Parts: sequence; C-alpha cells; structure tokens
Amino acid sequence: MENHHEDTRDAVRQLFDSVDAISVQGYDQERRVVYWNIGSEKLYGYTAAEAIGQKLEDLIIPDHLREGVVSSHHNWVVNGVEIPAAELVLRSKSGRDVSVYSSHVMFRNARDECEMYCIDVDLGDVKKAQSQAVSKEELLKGVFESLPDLFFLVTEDGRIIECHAGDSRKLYVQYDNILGENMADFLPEEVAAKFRNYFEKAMREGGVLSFEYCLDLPIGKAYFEARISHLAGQKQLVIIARDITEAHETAELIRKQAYFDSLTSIPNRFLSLDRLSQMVKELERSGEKAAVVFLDVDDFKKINDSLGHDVGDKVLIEAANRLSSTVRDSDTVGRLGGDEFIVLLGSLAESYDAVDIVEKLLDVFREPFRIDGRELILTTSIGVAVYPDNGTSASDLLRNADAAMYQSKEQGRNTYSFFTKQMNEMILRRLEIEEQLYGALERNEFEVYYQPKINLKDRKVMGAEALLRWHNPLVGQVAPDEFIPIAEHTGLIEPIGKYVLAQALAFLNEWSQAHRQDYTMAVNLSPRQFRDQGFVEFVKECLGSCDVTPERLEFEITEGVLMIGQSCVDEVLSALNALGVKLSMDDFGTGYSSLSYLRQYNFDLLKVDRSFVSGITANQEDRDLVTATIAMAHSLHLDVVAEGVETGEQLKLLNELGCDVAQGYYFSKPIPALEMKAFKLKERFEVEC
Ligand SMILES: Nc1nc2c(ncn2[C@@H]2O[C@@H]3COP(=O)(O)O[C@H]4[C@@H](O)[C@H](n5cnc6c(=O)[nH]c(N)nc65)O[C@@H]4COP(=O)(O)O[C@H]3[C@H]2O)c(=O)[nH]1
Repeated sequence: MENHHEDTRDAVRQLFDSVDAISVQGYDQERRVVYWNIGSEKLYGYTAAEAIGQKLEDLIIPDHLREGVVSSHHNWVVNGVEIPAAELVLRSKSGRDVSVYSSHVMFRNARDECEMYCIDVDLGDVKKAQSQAVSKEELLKGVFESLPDLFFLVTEDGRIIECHAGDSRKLYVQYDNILGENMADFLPEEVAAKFRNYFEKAMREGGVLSFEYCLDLPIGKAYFEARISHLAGQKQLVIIARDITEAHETAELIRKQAYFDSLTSIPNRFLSLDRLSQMVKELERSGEKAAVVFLDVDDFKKINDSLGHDVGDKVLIEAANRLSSTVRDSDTVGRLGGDEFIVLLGSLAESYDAVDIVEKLLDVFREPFRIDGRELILTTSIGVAVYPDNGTSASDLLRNADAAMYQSKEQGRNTYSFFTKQMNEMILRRLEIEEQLYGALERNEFEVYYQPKINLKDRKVMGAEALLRWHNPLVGQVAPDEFIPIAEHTGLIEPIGKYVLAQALAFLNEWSQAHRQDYTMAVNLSPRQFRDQGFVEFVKECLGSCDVTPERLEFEITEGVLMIGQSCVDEVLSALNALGVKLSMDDFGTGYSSLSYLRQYNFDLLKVDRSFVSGITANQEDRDLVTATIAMAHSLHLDVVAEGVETGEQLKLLNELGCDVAQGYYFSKPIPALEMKAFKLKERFEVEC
C-alpha cells in the first residue's frame, strides 16, 4: 500500500515534471517544498534547487496572507479542514504579483506525514484580458458620454439591444424603458416607418445609409440625422443619431432670408416668381385659368419722404397683412420690392372670377391705415394679367400685369386694369423702340429740328425751340413723345440730351451770325439729366465753344422734374441760375401747376400748354385760365410763351391778353436747321394781329 502510494506519487510527479503550463508544488507537514515542477519555475521564478526545502510562506506567500496560510494549513493537517480552491494573488521571486487559481490536495506519505500539493493555474493573461475589457468598456462609456450622438444597437426587426446617449434629454423614451423594446412601439408612426424602410434598405444594399427625422422632445422640437449600418454576421443594426437641430434652424433661417421678405415676412421677389413659374407649369397640365395681379401703392414715396421710413415700413407691413388675409391660403401674396406687391390667384374657372377678388384687394386699402396715432388714407393701382389669355409664360404674365398696373396709374390711380391686346401691341413696340434707341446716336439717326418763337411785342422771330427728331429704318419715324420717355427710362437721355444741346447751340451761333441777330434757343431738359453730375459743366463748355452768352439759352423744364423733389434738382437749377441761363416752366396748366415752384426757383418764362391755347377761342374756361396765368406770370415778372398757336384768332386773342411770345404751326412746324436759317415770317401775320 505504502509503495503503491509512493509509486503513484512518483508517477504524478513525473507527469507534472514536463508540464510547464501549470505550476505544481509539493509541501511537507512543515510546509517545506518537497516538489517544484518546471511550471512552478516559470510562474514563480525559483528553480527547483532554490525552492526545495524553503517554506511555503517564505517563498511565494505575500506578507498579508502569511498568517492565514500558515493557520489554514495547520487546520487542515490537524483538523482535516480542507483549504478550498481559490483565486489568489501570490508573489514571485522578483516580488511581482502572480494571479493564480490555486487548488490543493493533501496526501499522507509512507511516513504517515501530510504532504500538500498545490496546483496553480496562471490567471495573468485572463486578468489582463479582463482588465483590458473593463478599460475598453470604460473608454467606450467615456466616448459615448462625450459624443453628442445617440447610439443604438438593434435587432433586425428593431428591438433595442444597447443604447448610449451622452445627453439623455435627447432620448424620446428614457433608458430604463428602452432596452428590449421595439422602436416601432414607442416612436411616432411617421418616424418608425422611416426607420423600418431604412432598416430594410440597409439589409438589402449594405453600406451606411443616412436620413433625417424630427421628434417632439420635452426640451422642444429636435431634428436628427440617423446613420444606419447592418452588421450582417450578428443580424443586428447599428444606428448613430446626431442632433442637427441647430444646423436645421440655421438652414431654415437662411431659407427664410433667401425666400421671404425680411420686413413683411411674405414671399420675396425670388420666391414669388418661383411660385409663378410653378403655377404656370401646373396650369399647363390642368388647363385651368389663373390671374397674376400686380399692385403698387399710390404715392408711397410721399409717405416715406414726408413721414419717414419707419412709417413707410409700417404701412408696407400692414398692407402685406391686409392683402394676405383677403385671398385664399393657397394663393400667394408676395412683395416684389419697394411698394410693389404681387398676388397669384390660381384655379379660376373664368378670367372674370378674378374681378371679384381684385375688387376686394382694392377695397383692402379703403379702410385708413392707423399708424403711430395717424390715420393715413392710401390707395393702390392694380394690373391684372390672366393665364393663358394674356401670356403663357411667367415672364409674359408678369410684364403684362405690370403694364396693366401702369394703365391704372394713368387712369388716375386707385383702380384696376386688365391687360388687353392693344396694351400688348404697345409693349412690343416699346420694346422695339428701346432696342433701336441703343446705338441710334452712333448711327446718326437723330436730327434737331427748330420751331421759331415770335415776340408779339415787335412781331419778330426772337429765337427757336430745339425739338429732336429720330429716323430709324426699322421703327420708322417715332415721335419724341414716344421715344423721349423710353430714353429717359433707359438713361439714354443723358447722351442724347447733350447731343441736342451741342447741336442747338452750334446752330444758334451760326443762325445768329447769318442774320446778325441775338436769337435765343430753348432746349428741353428731362428729369434724368439732373442726375448727370457733369451736366452743368457740359453746358458751360458748350456755351463757350459755341460763343453763346448764357442768357440766350433757355431750358424748358416740366413740373415733373420739380416734383422729383431730389436735392440734385435744386443743385442743378441753382447752378444754371448762377450761370445766367434762363429757365422756362413748360406745359404750365397740365400737371399740378403749383405756384410755389415758380416762386421757389428763379424761372424767367412760363409756357402755357397748347391744350389751353387750342381752346381759348371756343372755350371760356380755357380763356379764363390763360388770362389768369398771364396775369399771375406777369406779377411774378415772368414772360409768357404760348405754344401750339395754330390760328390767327388764337394769336389775336393771345396778343390781346398780353401774351409775350408765341410759337406754333400758325408760324411754322418744327423744321430742319437749313430751313430755319432761311425762315421768314408770313406777311399775313402782320394783318392777323
Ligand atoms: N399740335 C400742335 N403741336 C405743336 C404746335 N406747335 C408745336 N407743337 C408741338 O408741341 C411740342 C412742343 O414741345 P414740348 O411741349 O416741349 O414737348 C416736347 C418735349 O417735351 C419732348 N421733346 C422734344 N424734343 C426733346 C429734346 O430734345 N429733349 C427732351 N428732353 N425732350 C424733348 O417731346 C415733346 C414733343 O415734341 P414734339 O413732338 O416735337 O412736339 C412739340 C411740337 O412739335 C402746334 O401748333 N400744334
């Protein structure tokens, strides 16, 4: 039996001798090492020779375990209480901690002494891996906490396996209630459906997919961008959701600024025209009618100028609100700029249906605008173009509604006009004239004509008025009443006006010299020419180069010029006054005929409009007006020129009324320079007067 034990022990020792992955140590009753295999050498660093005979507690037991080990061993030897297998941290030869899983067996040897065998498995690698795993988890936790994103790991059908959120306020449902739940069960249906679709797509197509969604969270409306990828091996999906609320709000703000008018918050020009184009496309499909309504607040400039921009702004806001509340939600009310608004009325059965709405829009302004304690009475001029009758493209409809609006202005404002065929023809001609007007100077298409002016006191030609003529091969002969406003609008009047002045003064010099007379020359001035910085200087140069004294030049100015009320008008008129050039108030009686202008600026002459002259012999009212005008002008020391004198009776009457100068077809139509040079008054004139 004893031998058998010994044999067994030897066989076991031999077995462990060659095992280096496990440490096996044998201890006698006094805990001295009796066996130390190669595995023990590797684990604890002592060779067998160094270890044999040493006491367990001196060799590999750290100080704090020393007493416990000694007493446990004693307890086992004496009382048979086994030392249980356990994870322990022991000590190597170099003093390093050695983590082991230690199991123990007790033998009785041939001498009936207890021999304890310890079998220690190195836990070093396991511990390392465990601590690495722990630190990785902590790292991940740290990462998730510091990232603003939400992280979800879900099964292929949407059940949440894992969830991390740096800021749990961004979770729609809190952690405790989220794990194990299916997203479809708690997310709003619309969002859940989006997730479902993208899950399927991610599983089908692979890769990373992204989409946006919006949730109402307790902290407010939040926008997210979700990125989804499918972990095919695990049959799971990873979702990373990023809060993009801020970016979304910025984008929304930019969109608003780009598409909406910052003052009135209604669609701006860009969006309004875009909606118009969209509307036209839809109408092409549906075959319905629609109306484009163009509105311009009458005399808005006056409000801005007299009451200030603050009041002007409030008027525009109020106007936008009133217009918006008059039409259906599906209709568009936009601000095209300044005091111009557009209203798009879609889905009309008949063009006539627009009339009711347009009348309502006009009515919107009837109620006074109450602004800063003031009551302002405002009106608007409206133009309407109907699809498809007045245009089938956005640009045509807009242009025609604009033209119709101008028609309303011409009709005295506070009214609406529908676009008509005649208006269309007029616009086409206007466009053609504008096109041809460019380059007309260079092509030498202009010629200055002259109409003689007769001094009624001495019955002699005293001078002439320069009147421009234009011969164009394409548009033919165009009257100045037609092309001058276009030249004015395009700015071409500036070079053209200079051309007229230079020609007229050169002719004046030539003509005066030929007749040895100091004739005068009247030249028309357009509003736009007052904005030409170098104009006065140009006048000075021309007078000099043509050897004409300033008082022989008269500038004819209409009231329209003075009504612009710009400082440049004051400056130019003062400079012309200072230069000694004469100023003549043209078309008196037609516009607002404000006497204050006559007093404010140093006018020398007043021209009675031909519409009154033509009526003086037949119409008492016209005669009264001309009589009063002459008296008033004389009291202001102004000479009176009657234009448009066509008959001897008119001339006679004007003479009796004390008119100073006359001009008109009765004497001569405007004629080219050569004819003017040869012009002689008819003898009949002496008789008529
Ligand atoms: N029915 C009738 N008409 C008469 C009679 N006598 C003269 N007229 C016309 O009356 C217009 C007088 O010119 P305005 O009132 O200055 O009105 C001018 C003036 O405002 C503008 N205009 C003409 N030339 C120029 C120019 O060189 N510069 C500027 N800025 N405007 C010009 O065009 C307007 C029209 O010019 P015109 O067609 O030449 O028309 C001229 C002239 O031909 C008459 O007895 N009967």
